[in-house]
Amino acid sequence: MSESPALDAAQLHCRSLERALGLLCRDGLGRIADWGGRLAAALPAGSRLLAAGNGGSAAQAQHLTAELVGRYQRERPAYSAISLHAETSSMTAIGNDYGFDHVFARQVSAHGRPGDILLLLSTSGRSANLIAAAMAGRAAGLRVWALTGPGPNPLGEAADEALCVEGDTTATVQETHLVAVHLLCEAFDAVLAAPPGAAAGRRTTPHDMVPVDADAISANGSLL
Ligand SMILES: O=C(CO)[C@@H](O)[C@H](O)[C@H](O)[C@H](O)COP(=O)(O)O
Repeated sequence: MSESPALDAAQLHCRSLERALGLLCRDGLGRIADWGGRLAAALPAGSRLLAAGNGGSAAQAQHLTAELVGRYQRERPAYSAISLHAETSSMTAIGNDYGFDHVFARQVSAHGRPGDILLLLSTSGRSANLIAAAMAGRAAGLRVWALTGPGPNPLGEAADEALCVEGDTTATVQETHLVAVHLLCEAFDAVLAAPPGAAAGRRTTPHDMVPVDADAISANGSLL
């Protein structure tokens, strides 16, 4: 304990974030690279990404869709990616008329097509509107991915696949999710930029996403 409570709080936060990021780099890169490869197959073929979250996770979801519709680092075509929570009139009308638990599910039923991907972000993995969206997505033939805080949790179980981040607090889970979003964009761009034939071999391990050696991570998950 130092003489500065503010410094103590900052150091505690940084240690928590370092641990969460270390665990993501140790355990999460394979799934992120796989998701990036599958997005790189689906979006150029005409499928779309639907994404949603509440609060800070809404911002993370919107960050991802902006990177796909605009661009991440490399110049490339625009791809269809829609953040459902940004549809303010639909959100308020559905919330007002049917209840907040339905705000995403009804939009998934309206916009989702078989082959589309639905990515749901939640720190708790317990938000009823996201769980309802996962169920609507699966019923409509979408592939449903969940990016959550510590697992297991109900959203992860309602999705087809989940990446659960082991953060201690909502804030560090959200910050780690932002890194996961950028890694997903890197995997997506790397697979799209690969020469034909190389793409399949790079689906799970893009050259610029080298898994961290497990020996380089301490027992508490921080990078050594
Ligand atoms: O950003 C924060 C707190 O850091 C909040 O706005 C937070 O996102 C909201 O409480 C959300 O409703 C939490 O939902 P979820 O991540 O558990 O699904």
